[in-house]
Amino acid sequence: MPPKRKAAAATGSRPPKRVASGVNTPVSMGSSDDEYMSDDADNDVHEHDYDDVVKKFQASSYRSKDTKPQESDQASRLFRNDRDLSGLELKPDHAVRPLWLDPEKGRIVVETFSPSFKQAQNFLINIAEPQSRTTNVHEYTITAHSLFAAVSVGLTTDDIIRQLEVFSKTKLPDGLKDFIYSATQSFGKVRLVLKHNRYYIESQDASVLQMLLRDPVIGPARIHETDELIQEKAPQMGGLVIPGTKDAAGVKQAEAAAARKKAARDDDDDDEDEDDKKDGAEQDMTAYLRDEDDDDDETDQVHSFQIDGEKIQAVQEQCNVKLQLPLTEEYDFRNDEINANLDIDLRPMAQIRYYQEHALSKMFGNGRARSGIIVLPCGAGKTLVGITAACTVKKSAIVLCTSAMSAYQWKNEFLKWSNINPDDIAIFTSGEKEKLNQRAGIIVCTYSMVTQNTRRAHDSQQVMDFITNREWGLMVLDEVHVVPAEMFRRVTSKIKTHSKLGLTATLLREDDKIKDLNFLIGPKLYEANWLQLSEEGHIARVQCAEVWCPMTTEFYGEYLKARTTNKRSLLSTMNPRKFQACQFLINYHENRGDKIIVFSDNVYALEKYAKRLKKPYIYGDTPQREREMVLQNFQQNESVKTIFLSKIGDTSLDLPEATCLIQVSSHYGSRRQEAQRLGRILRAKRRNDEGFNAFFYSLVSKDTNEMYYSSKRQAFLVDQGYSFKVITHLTGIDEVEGLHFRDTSSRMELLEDVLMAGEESGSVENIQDDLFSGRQMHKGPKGKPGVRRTAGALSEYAGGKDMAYIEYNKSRNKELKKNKPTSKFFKDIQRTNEKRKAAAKADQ
Ligand SMILES: Nc1ncnc2c1ncn2[C@@H]1O[C@H](COP(=O)(O)OP(=O)(O)OP(=O)(O)O)[C@@H](O)[C@H]1O
Repeated sequence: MPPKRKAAAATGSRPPKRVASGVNTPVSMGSSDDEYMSDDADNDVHEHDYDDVVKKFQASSYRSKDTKPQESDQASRLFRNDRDLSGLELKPDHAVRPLWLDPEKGRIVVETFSPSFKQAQNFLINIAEPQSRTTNVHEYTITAHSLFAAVSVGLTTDDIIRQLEVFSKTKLPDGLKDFIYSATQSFGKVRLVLKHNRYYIESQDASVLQMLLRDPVIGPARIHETDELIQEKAPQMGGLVIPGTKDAAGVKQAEAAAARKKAARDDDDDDEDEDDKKDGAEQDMTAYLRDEDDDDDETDQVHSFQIDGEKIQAVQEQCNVKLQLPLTEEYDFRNDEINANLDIDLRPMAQIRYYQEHALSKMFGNGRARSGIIVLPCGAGKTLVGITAACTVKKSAIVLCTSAMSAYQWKNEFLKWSNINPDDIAIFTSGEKEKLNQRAGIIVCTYSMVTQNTRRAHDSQQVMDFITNREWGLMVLDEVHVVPAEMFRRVTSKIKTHSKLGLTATLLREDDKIKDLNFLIGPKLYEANWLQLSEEGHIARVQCAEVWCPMTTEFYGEYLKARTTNKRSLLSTMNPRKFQACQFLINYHENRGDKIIVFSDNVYALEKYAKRLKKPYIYGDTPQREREMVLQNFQQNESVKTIFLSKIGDTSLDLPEATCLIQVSSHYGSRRQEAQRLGRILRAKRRNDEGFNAFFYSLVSKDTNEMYYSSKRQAFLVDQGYSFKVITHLTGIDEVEGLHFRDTSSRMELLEDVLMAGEESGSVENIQDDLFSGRQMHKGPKGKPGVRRTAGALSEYAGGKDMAYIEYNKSRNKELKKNKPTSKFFKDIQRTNEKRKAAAKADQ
């Protein structure tokens, strides 16, 4: 084993020379404040060797050696003298460069209004973790993880440093350079490649392979055809066409049109006329970046040696754990002659969007299938990305989902978007055990079904044997952020697959094992920007509001006396004022033509609300046929405008008719759940109607724990650029016809009911075959600032703020024009809308 070297950034030494003469230990830079660390710590996942490697990564944010210890109070660090960065020397042409680099923390702040913002963003998404992406400013952090991902998709150390230098307003700090050198020399250098059905260890750097061959475990695993390393041309995309991209011109035009609307961001460097107008510095940068692109086409050499397929696990373990040199995995599927081809292609009408294409090109960039994770906002089309990947690889594929409902949806989407023969796709869940007879096919199953440890029924065991006894070309892992790491380990050790594609919307995990994903699946390949997709119309624009509902005196009295969390939670969910707010909002939105989903994690509340309001509802125990019937009616029947869903509807449910979402009870402080619920309306069919907005309401009982959890839940969405308004009074609520719980006796009756309900009535639903069940509450990330709310001074909301809507739908606008909005919230929306319309007109 080569001698360990301290991280250069920690020692302050000069950057090491780029000629790798061995393997460096990964950088470990003190405790991490990684915002993507999970909220929950509820999965008992221990004991695995990977943890050692993961620990190295966990502390992987860059920290300068000069970083001073934190002050004991929260505010003084903001005023410390050494936080005054005004001494940093700006480059003379800093105005055209978009990046501010924090020399202490590896944080990067990007100006979205900069002319070269787009290129900077494309670059940063490869090398850094996005932390917050609001309208004018984005924030990223460089970590060893993000650099691992960068190197895995083909960027070199020099590429990273050179491009950072180009985009930065100041000179690149030496400490940061050292950190990049150290991290990139340790990770992402060696690949495990399956080609022509043989396994190879491959690297651009021959000396790393020589070092591996001297290792007592890896050396003997080599198949000795020759003592020399195999040397060949680096793999290229070479003729591989990702389906759905051939005729992507229309999509690109739409993208370009949307981009034009954003005056501050629409500088397109490909536009020659524009180049003429740019000053010298900007032209230099553009020319430089073009040269960089051209360089990408140069063909490099790779070196490799073959290893024994039987010894793969030992080699992987040795590389990942002992040598801390994680292997990234690539599958040369075009040369796989052993596994049967699957007859599958995208239907001609399927055209993938530009960001789906970007994501897939990271996966298939060198003509092979690179294992890794793709992060797209909820509703942005992860399913189609997975399907397109399967259509590209054209080998047997296995899709793992978090619930049976989602498995059905995946199967239906495969049938909708691809020409797969319905006999070649099967479902394997607790309720459905379809078999595949063909040599190649697709199986969609739940994580719980394949990882179950208990004795299986005969039919279930048969399917399981079928799954474990064959090789799969592709494994699609849906919602990777919620699956416990231990489950992944079981999945990946049981099922033999050549490539893995993880899909997720948030990268917020339920445990602290987000870092495991790098090793169990692969690096993050792509992460899209929510706000940008929303501005471009790929996902809906949403107005988010938190509605504060005062507790009635009698409920609050019992709330204060309640001894258990479950009881308190039930009392705050069943608060009659919250019920009334829900009734009011349903009435209001039904009248304006919206289709509404009301979410409640608590089944007791779900039934009470839905039955009293005479609305259909679905929860875990609702039979499949009934679920389908309710969902079908919601989509097709004009008279079914509102449905109630338990948390089974949090993910995957594709109901593009839904335009309004009301949340009455939620899962503590789960940022992940909040984002996924929002996802139900981001896909709204009407999203491109002129001035359309979807609405997301969180009903919160005032002065209860719900308020605390609500702000925690919003943190992720706020970082994606969403703002939550607070509504303290719903004007007109008292005039609602048939308003429930108006009189004390009905409220007392409800209270009695709630008090009589068993303790378990206050708990969240537990669903069979669903991974979201049985979790505990979220804890906020350490040191994370509270959620920003855009509410003005409290006085503004302390009464008199009413609620009136501006209608965005064209036909309804006329009716509502008579009713001018009076609240600041809706006035703001109206103003923004008018601006948008004016901009659109100006564009035409
Ligand atoms: N390229 C495309 N062209 C047309 N429609 C698309 C495209 N990509 C996705 N869609 C549609 O967008 C909607 C959302 O897609 P999908 O269900 O895959 O989202 P998702 O990213 O998986 O969301 P979630 O995380 O909420 O499950 C679907 O109705 C899907 O058909």
